Amino acid sequence: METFATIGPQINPTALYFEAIFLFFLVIYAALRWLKYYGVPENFPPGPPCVPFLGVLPFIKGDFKAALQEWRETYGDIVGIKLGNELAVVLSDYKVIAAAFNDDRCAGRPKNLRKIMHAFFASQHSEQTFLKRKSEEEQPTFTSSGIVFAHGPDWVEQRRFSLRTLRDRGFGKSAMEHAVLEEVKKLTDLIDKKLENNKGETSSLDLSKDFSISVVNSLWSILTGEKIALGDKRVSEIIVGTGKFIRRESMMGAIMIYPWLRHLPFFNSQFSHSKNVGPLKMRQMQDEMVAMKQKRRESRKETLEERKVDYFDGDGLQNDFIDEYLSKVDSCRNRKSSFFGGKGVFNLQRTLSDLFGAGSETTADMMLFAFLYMIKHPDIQNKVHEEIDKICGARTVRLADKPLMSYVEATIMEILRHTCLVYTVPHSTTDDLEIDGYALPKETAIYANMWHVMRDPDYWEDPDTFRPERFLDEFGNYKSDDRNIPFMIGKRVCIGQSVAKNSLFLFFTSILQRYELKAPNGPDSIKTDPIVGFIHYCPSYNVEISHRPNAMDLIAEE
Ligand code: HEM
Repeated sequence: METFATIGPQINPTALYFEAIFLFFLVIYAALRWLKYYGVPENFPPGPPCVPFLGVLPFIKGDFKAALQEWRETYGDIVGIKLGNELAVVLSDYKVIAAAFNDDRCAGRPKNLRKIMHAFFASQHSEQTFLKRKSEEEQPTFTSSGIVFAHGPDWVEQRRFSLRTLRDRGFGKSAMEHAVLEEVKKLTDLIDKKLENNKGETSSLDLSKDFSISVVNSLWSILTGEKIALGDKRVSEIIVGTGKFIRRESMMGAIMIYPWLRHLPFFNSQFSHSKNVGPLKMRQMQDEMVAMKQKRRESRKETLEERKVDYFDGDGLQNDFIDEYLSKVDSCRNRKSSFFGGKGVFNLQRTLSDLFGAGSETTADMMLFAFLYMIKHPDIQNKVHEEIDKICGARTVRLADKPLMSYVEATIMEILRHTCLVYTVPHSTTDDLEIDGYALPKETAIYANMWHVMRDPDYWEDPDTFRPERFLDEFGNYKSDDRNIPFMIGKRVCIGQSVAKNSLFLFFTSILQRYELKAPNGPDSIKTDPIVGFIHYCPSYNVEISHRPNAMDLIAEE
């Protein structure tokens, strides 16, 4: 029998096996390292692992807010991530945020967000003739529309104009006080009627829709100078539709990260007119309003020309935001300006949409939270009642009373802090720059972790406790705190903050002056945890409502 001798070094199968395993793990490790730093520039802030194409998306598990907090705990106050293929940083430290957001180079909006919002608005405008017939210079570009999702020189123009016009038109002062008080009156009439129908019995009601409609109406009237009836069907369609639309979307919705998805049938349906009933209805109302004002101006212009009076001398015609804007469009001769011609009219509609979009849902939601906190904390509601009674008795509450009502102001500021309605806002860099020694290339998205700033346990004493007294000094006077940033800070700070604060004050005090609010099943049954979507939404709740002693005197005064 033939035998074969082994030639060369002996191969140990066990060693081979271990080598193979070692190599396997080495390759996996190298791949993971590569994946982690894939596409991330040198000296970018540390952060969680990313995978190509998706970035951190697979690890977010649908809860961006929770992910922001987790990353802060693991990687610190400046975290580098990739959202899809977009570089982004998350800032959680107040001082870093303040420095960054006061820098012009951090005042952009992320590219994907700009793209998707432009596509959304452009789809709603596709039937508008001015987009089809005007020259290229008059066409809006995706960086140049409105305020909220715009950036660059056109954003500066639109923002500056809106801020100035709203301020000069008495926005936040007497004109808005009048508009809000009218809505308060309609609202209290409606509640009184509901109470009357219950024949004096304490009623348990869901007032969320009524409150929201009142807020939207008052904003509409402030911006357009026109009033809407409380029972107007279009407004409730807008509120329900917009609410559904916004709640369905989250900051990290797939389409926000990959705008091209909109070309696929499923995602495309989000852009179709029929599905976006809320935003579209609002849009239609605004378009109607602009068309009406344009027509009115034309006929006015003709009369003035007949009388040989200079149109731009100012004759009381320019009496609200839309009129003022149309005047600006009429007088704009700079073809590059965002106010020029058809582009100007497009921007007016975008800017109006932005003011409503950014102002209505936020203020209405905050109002709902405000009353939710009051039924959760009856002791605080009592103190609010006491202060209103002391300062105003049974006469109408005015904005002039605000400086005298420290406890009310502290309560509103604590509601704003505790709810943290906007828990993060996205900006982006418009140039290469450094933040705290880290390199951020141009077009890096920046997410400010506002939730952490307003709940930071190293700064706030027992941050999770709802306690208005934290905004009072030892004499019981209201004291503000720079770290309470519900409207953000810096170059893009909310332009409606004074109108929001004043509306909240007037609605809150007027309702509490007249009614006592209770939780039908006791305060302990109330949960104030928000529903997390684009922003924090107030959970729905019922309220037991009854007249306070002042109510009858107020009714008599009216
Ligand atoms: C409680 C109510 C409100 C809250 C909590 C709130 C909060 C905010 C926040 C956090 C921002 C982002 C700032 C940034 O990107 O750095 C913002 C932007 C904005 N808000 Fe408000 N807001 C409220 C009401 C309003 C109202 C009533 C209006 C209009 C009348 C309004 C108009 C805007 C606009 C136009 C922007 C975009 C500014 C820009 O991008 O330059 N907001 N708001």
